[in-house]
Amino acid sequence: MSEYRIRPLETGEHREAWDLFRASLHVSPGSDEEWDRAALSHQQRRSVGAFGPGLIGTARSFDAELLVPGGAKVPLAAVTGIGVRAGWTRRGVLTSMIEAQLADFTERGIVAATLRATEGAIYGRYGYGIATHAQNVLVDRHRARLRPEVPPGGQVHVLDLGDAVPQWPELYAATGFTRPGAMTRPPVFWGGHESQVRRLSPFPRTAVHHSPAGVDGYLVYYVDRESTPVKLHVPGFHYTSPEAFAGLWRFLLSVDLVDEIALMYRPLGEPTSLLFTNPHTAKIETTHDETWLRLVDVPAALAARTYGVAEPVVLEVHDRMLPANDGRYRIGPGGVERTGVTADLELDVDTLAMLYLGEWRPAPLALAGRITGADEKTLARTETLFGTERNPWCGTDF
Ligand SMILES: CC(=O)SCCNC(=O)CCNC(=O)[C@H](O)C(C)(C)COP(=O)(O)OP(=O)(O)OC[C@H]1O[C@@H](n2cnc3c(N)ncnc32)[C@H](O)[C@@H]1OP(=O)(O)O
Repeated sequence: MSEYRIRPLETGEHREAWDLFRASLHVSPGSDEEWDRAALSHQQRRSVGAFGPGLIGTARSFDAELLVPGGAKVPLAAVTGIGVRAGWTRRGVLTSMIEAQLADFTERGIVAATLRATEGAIYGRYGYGIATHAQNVLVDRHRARLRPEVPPGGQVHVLDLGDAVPQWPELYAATGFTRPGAMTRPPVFWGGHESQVRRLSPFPRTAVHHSPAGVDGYLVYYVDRESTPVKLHVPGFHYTSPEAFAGLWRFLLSVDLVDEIALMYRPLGEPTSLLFTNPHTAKIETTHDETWLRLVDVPAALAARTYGVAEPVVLEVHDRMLPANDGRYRIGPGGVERTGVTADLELDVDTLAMLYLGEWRPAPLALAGRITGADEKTLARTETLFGTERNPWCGTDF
């Protein structure tokens, strides 16, 4: 018999689970005030606990939707808060909790699950693959000169936290849910988000960009006066037009008493350096994985997105944990169907997740041995089918 058992947590058990998660990250238990805010980010019936007999592990999620190539939305589980008590690690507790989560997601019709990984070696075995990347970018404010063709931008209004918080959901819905890989932010997200922003700074502000047609961008920023050089940090930045991108950059460059502007988790391909007369003004400091994706219902996920125009390919998908996904799928511009014909290429479900939003091209995946059986022409066709115009990006830190 197993030395622990897994079950859903009751609402009254969430705080203990939250403290366990913090302890697994070497953070002390939270105060009552912190918990009051963190409690808002716990959706009921979405946490699991491992008991052996006390609580020894936890994982939770909240319900959202994922924007897939072509513009459709699919039910998404945003997975977070995973921790196993010291002394109980490497005994299969996480594996059992993930199995319980995947069974629950399948039962509830969740099409995909997403998470941000603290360690890169853990989640591939459960069918999660790196589906989006992000970059941290640093701009030298004193060298920054905008090129003449950069649009003038519109009006920018600055809000303090108290005024911004009630407006964030509407601002994000209007400007942030744009690229493949983006996710909706349900009410349960915002409670946790406010705590996260408060932890970053006692005085975060929100700059909102207005064009004649209305709000088309916003960013959250704070200045760390204690740092040398003085840094203005931008943990969130969303826009829907070149005017808003430029207008918000003009605003950032106008903030006084700042030496450097540090942007976190920006999408790959965002042309920040091209705004400046000297592109070296903006340095990419790191490029890292942003979100990992697990296709829980492969047929539904494949059917939800659109494909480029190329001869169809037949993919053979292997899924060790959810065998209902195993099989061959014929994918073409007209859609997807299960088939019994010989496959053009084979891949595991984590690799399919890497292709799914358009982040990875098939040829490098084949080079690394993650796709097998395909010749160059098949890889090129697969690239045309799965490719997206812009790099996918989530842009939501949960
Ligand atoms: C989405 C998020 O919430 S990210 C936050 C994740 N949480 C943390 O990082 C907190 C600190 N770490 C922990 O609490 C735990 O070590 C966890 C949750 C990462 C892993 O829990 P465990 O119960 O030890 O995992 P479990 O025993 O099921 O291991 C499963 C497999 O993953 C491997 N694994 C687990 N953790 C790690 C790691 N940190 N690095 C490399 N491999 C790992 C195990 O070796 C095992 O491999 P095997 O199946 O080949 O033997």
